[in-house]
Parts: sequence; C-alpha cells; structure tokens
Amino acid sequence: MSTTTTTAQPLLEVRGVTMRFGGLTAVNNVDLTVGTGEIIGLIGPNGAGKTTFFNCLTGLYVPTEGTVKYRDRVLPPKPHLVTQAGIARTFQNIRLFANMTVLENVLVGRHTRTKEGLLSALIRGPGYQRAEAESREKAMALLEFTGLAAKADHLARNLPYGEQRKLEIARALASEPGLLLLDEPTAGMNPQETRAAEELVFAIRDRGIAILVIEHDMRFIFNLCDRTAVLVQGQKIVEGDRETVQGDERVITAYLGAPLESAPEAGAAPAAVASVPAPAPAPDEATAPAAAASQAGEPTAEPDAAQAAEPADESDPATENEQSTETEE
Ligand SMILES: Nc1ncnc2c1ncn2[C@@H]1O[C@H](COP(=O)(O)OP(=O)(O)OP(=O)(O)O)[C@@H](O)[C@H]1O
Repeated sequence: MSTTTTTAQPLLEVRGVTMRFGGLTAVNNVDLTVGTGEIIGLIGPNGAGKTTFFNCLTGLYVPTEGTVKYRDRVLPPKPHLVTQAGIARTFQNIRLFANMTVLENVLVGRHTRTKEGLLSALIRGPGYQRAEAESREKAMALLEFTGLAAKADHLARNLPYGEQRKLEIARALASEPGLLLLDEPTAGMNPQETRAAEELVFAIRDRGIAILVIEHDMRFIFNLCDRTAVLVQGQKIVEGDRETVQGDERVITAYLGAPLESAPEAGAAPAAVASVPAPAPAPDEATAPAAAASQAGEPTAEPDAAQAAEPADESDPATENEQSTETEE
C-alpha cells in the first residue's frame, strides 16, 4: 500500500514500473510523480530496488512492465535519448573520466546540447569555434556554480572524493536537465561535505531543476525533500512528508530488518527513522566512464557505453542481467 501526494505540475510520471531479473522482482509495480521544482527522496534498505528503479527511468534497463513519462511523453529506453529529453543522473559509484581534466569532464556532459557534427569538428570552422567557445563558457559557469572553477585544469582523478561527487553533478548539469537524479550523492562524504552538498541541491532546485535523490543519510533526506518514497523489497510502501515517513511503522520495521510480511500495522509509536545509521559508503571507483558517456549522449564512445545504451531485448532477461552487471556497481 502506498500514499501519494503531489502538488506541483507533473514533470516525471512513473506508472506501474516493474523490473524482473529472472525469478527476482527487483522493482514491483511502483508509481511515482515528480513535479516541477520538487525535491523528492527515495529511500529503502540495501537491495530494496532503488538503483534498479533509477536504471528503469534512465533507459539503462527496459522495465518489464510500466511506463515512464517525462513532460507528458513516454521516454525512449535509451540513455542518450533520456538525457536529450531532459533527465540527467549521477551514479552511486563515481563514474568520471579519471584521466581527463575537470573542465573536459563537464564538456563531455554538454555533448547532447551541442549541434556541431563530425564534419564541422574536423574542419574547425567558425561555427564550430563559436560553439566550442560557448560550451567552454557554460562549462566554466557550472564549475563556478559547484565551486570547482579553481580546479578546472586538474585531472579528475586527483580531486578529493567530495569534489569528485560535485564534478559528477556539474557534468550532469551540463546537459541542461529539467530533472536531476542523484544516486547517493553524499556516500563517503564527511559531515561538512554533506552539509555543503545539501546547499548545492537547494541551489540546483532554485535554478528550476527538479531533483529525485536516493540517499541513506536520513538527515540529508529529511532536510531536503518535499516528499520521500520508501521502497522495501521492490515495493513502494509509503510516500509522504517527513512526518508521514518517520511515523510509519512499516518503515521502522523495514530499517530494523524484520520481515516485511510480519510488520505490525501502522499506528504504534515508532522509533525515529533518522536515528538509523547509514551503511558504509561505497568505495570510490572513479574510473568507469562508460555509463557517463552514455548519459552524456555518447553511447558509442566506449564499448561499455554502447552496451549501456542498447538495453537488452525484453524477452532476454539473461542478456539484460549481464548488461546491468557492466553498468552498475
Ligand atoms: N542486473 C541484475 N541482475 C540480477 N539482479 C539484480 C540486478 N540488478 C539488481 N539486482 C538485484 O535487484 C535487487 C535490488 O538491487 P538494487 O541495487 O536496485 O537495490 P538498492 O536499493 O539500490 O540497494 P543499495 O542501497 O544497496 O544500493 C537486489 O536484490 C539486487 O541483487
């Protein structure tokens, strides 16, 4: 059972999304709406299906059932087309081009918004030079915005962990999204970096970009989000504001590890969800550019990216499983 509250104009509308891997239903009949200007949280215990859900929204997976609409249009299940439509994302495990500079990483993210073709790039005519100058200017503005301008010429791999996460966000913003999906943006950050990340998310929202964020840090979630949806064993069990989620007995039970089936009815006085410790952060794997390229609209730039951009045939879950192993965790 789930409750849904939406006040803003719908930007993203997810209806009945289900993702099965053979006998495992990782995401089960999930509905979710994100409105213009909203910050929506997605929480749940490890293995609840949160990242799989993101993958269904961004074309990395073709959902077994259900529809994903953005600005009232069904999204094509191809990462670069999803990016073009206006949805950008970051990944749980950082996926930067480690041996490119900070600025170059952001320029890659602008790919879907530049019109100059291969011929133009080879000739390097005035049109290309203008477009390149404009891209650099916009990329530098994003580095200013995220506080990374002074490190524009540094190699991405040399940035401290928290700044690598910021760079991922800058690169995602370079595609000029209307909706930004953040997958555990504070994983591995210290408390000071986490507070700075909160400020950054608010600043992004103030630019008119809606945000859907997966996070294990409950304080971060409840400080930021207008609404939060809770996934447990692939199902959305509750959605609402901080009080609704924190006061839901099933949420407490799920976080404390009791089987969902034996969860007591809602209503009893719960413990505070915010007191549940976050799990250990994912290790930094700042060397996998494939999905980033596909997200940036370059599905064929890397073999892995091509794989990510070509979701497997729905009738072949085995192939799809292989593909997802390549692109996530
Ligand atoms: N490609 C895949 N093939 C088979 N099973 C998968 C695949 N991807 C995810 N799963 C399974 O789907 C379930 C949900 O995984 P998912 O990574 O989406 O959870 P999560 O909520 O994001 O977890 P975490 O908080 O640990 O990141 C898990 O049981 C996982 O093992």
